[in-house]
Amino acid sequence: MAASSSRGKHNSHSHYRKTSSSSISSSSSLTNSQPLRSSSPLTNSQPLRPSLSTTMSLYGGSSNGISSRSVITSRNESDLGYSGGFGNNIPLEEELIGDNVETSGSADSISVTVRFRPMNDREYDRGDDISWYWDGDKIVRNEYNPATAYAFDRVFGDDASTQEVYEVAARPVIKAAMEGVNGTVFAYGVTSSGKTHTMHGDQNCPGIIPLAIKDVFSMIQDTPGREFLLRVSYLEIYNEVINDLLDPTGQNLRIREDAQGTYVEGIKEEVVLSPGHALSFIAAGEEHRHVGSNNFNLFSSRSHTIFTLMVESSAHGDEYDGVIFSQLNLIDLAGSESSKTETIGLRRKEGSYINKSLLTLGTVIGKLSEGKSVHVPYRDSKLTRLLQSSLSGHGHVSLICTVTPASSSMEETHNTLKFASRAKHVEIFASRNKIIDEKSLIKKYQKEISSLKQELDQLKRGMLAGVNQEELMTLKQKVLF
Ligand SMILES: Nc1ncnc2c1ncn2[C@@H]1O[C@H](COP(=O)(O)OP(=O)(O)OP(=O)(O)O)[C@@H](O)[C@H]1O
Repeated sequence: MAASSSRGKHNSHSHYRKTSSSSISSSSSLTNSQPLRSSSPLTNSQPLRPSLSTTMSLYGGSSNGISSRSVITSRNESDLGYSGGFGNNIPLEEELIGDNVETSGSADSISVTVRFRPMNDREYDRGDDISWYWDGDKIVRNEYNPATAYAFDRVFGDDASTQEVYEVAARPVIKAAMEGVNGTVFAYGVTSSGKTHTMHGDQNCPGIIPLAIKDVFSMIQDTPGREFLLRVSYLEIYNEVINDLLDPTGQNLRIREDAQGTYVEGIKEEVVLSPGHALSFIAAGEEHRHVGSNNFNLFSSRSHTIFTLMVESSAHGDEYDGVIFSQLNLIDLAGSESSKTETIGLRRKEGSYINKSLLTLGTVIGKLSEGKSVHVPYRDSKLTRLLQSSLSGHGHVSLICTVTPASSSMEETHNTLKFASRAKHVEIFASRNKIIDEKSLIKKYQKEISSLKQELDQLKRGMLAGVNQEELMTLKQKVLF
């Protein structure tokens, strides 16, 4: 299961509250009028159980004046078939009652893409040349030594739009997450290489996070007969301290571990009802994120951020057959800093924390790429501890490495490419999370019983027909003799 922010506290300090119904769907089929209750399958202290059901209480919350019955129902006719670009097989389904069981799916690898940014004024001014270039859409090659080349799932030149990057590097993960498979998309690269531009973007050029949010809601609209519950959380890891970006009082939060993996204790989770609603939480969170300038980037991220979207869904009415759920982590890492970054004081301290955690991430990826039997030092940094479940293979992982072609960063870019190359060798096993509760199990058995009955009837009819045939033959023979 993907890590990070599950099993946290919801957007209200009280878990029990009444809300008014405000589904975004035109065809919500909610009938539950009881007090709403938090019953996430990811809730720490309770046995795993679905929180989405037409017969169960539903959790709802309100924030920013938006009161919610938090289920979103699709309205169009289309199929929910998996067609993501990750992996060759449809993930296996987990069947469980009241507890989480993990089943292995097919082995797959981390999807690794590289995105070049254009050279900036600073690089031009100092007379930089191109040191790395994209050779076609899969290879990055060194200008000075063309034999030094790396191949990836996809390489984007500096003219590629974030939308194009999204379609290849993120959309399949998001689509799978909507179907119950955990996913993680993260941007990795040195300072000022374009991570925040890729993950967040801006008003004119939205990044992967806003594009994903938009897509999630349009996928819901295109999924007939299912109800969705979406929750978000947003945290940063700053100087090895976890802060809740949606709740300024949530500082220095602790990582806990249970059978389902690691989670952040007490993280706030907000129910979201529309793309704008979700984006408003990100905007609010960004206000609290640690940003500072270094001599490469005026708005350098001084922390790693993890935006998590928790998705639960179930078919409504007679089609109900349990709840599928997943966690989607969208991560904007702080950039590693070389000695060239010339930081002092606080910036230097931040830089050393950033470098240390990225080094651990590199070590973890390196160990994972070596095979399964080696010790993997997840515990050496908060980042790797939180990413443990994702990196150890429970869900799709897409790594977007951002680089500059500039010669002044040749070595740093080379390090990024080596990291990306190692990541390509990490195997993952993505499987679908599904809770089959008693109700859906009874339905399943009822269906099986009724089809058995039909078979029996057919058999009986066949036998009777057989008997009649025999009788007929006997009669015929009697008549003939
Ligand atoms: N693909 C791109 N196309 C155009 N401009 C880009 C691209 N990538 C990055 N930039 C610009 O480069 C600058 C630095 O990018 P960004 O802040 O995303 O870097 P970063 O990797 O997040 O840095 P840090 O690790 O310091 O936070 C920004 O002004 C951004 O708009």
